[in-house]
Amino acid sequence: MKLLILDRDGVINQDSDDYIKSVAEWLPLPGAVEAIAALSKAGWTIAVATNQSGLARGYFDLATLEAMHVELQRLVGEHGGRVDAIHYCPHGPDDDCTCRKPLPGMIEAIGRQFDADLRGVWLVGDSLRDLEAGLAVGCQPVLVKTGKGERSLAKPLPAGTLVFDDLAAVARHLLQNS
Ligand SMILES: O=P(O)(O)OC[C@@H](O)[C@H]1O[C@@H](OP(=O)(O)O)[C@@H](O)[C@@H](O)[C@@H]1O
Ligand SMILES: [Mg+2]
Ligand SMILES: [Zn+2]
Repeated sequence: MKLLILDRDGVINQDSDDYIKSVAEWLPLPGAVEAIAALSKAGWTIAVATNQSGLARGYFDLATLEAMHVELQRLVGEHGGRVDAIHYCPHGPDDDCTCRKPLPGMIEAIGRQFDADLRGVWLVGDSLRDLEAGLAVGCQPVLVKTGKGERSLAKPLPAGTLVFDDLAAVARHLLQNS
């Protein structure tokens, strides 16, 4: 199965140190929607795994988060593709959950949802915690330089991490090599 797991903020859309708190603040990164659609049309299953502690922090509500994801699906749909699953962790750092990255709970849930072997599945993120969540279940860590990616690059990366400029570059590579 061609499964690709994506972080959201900083990979699909712009991120902000002030969180993405509204649909108006949810702005796709250049080429990201087109990249997801192209992969989807080429038979890739696209799953998103995103920490959304802004919910627990009271910065936005569930309806707003879901509206962002409706917008994502609408845009990808306009380009003929779809996002097959969006998993989010609604908890805060002190909630002791099992789904907040770097814990692998969301990634494992995606594996169960698609009955997929997660070993070697590319997990694309902009933060080390994204890569660590994937590594915990054998995914291939992939860092993009968008969002917090440049900051992440300034720290030691997990061995074997692949680095790309952005999601569009990841898609070009996958479409040319699979
Ligand atoms: O990159 P993903 O997982 O899609 O989403 C990250 C966001 O939930 C927010 O995560 C926060 O981290 P804390 O949750 O406060 O540690 C901060 O990094 C924010 O800048 C960021 O917008
Ligand atoms: Mg991110
Ligand atoms: Zn959680």
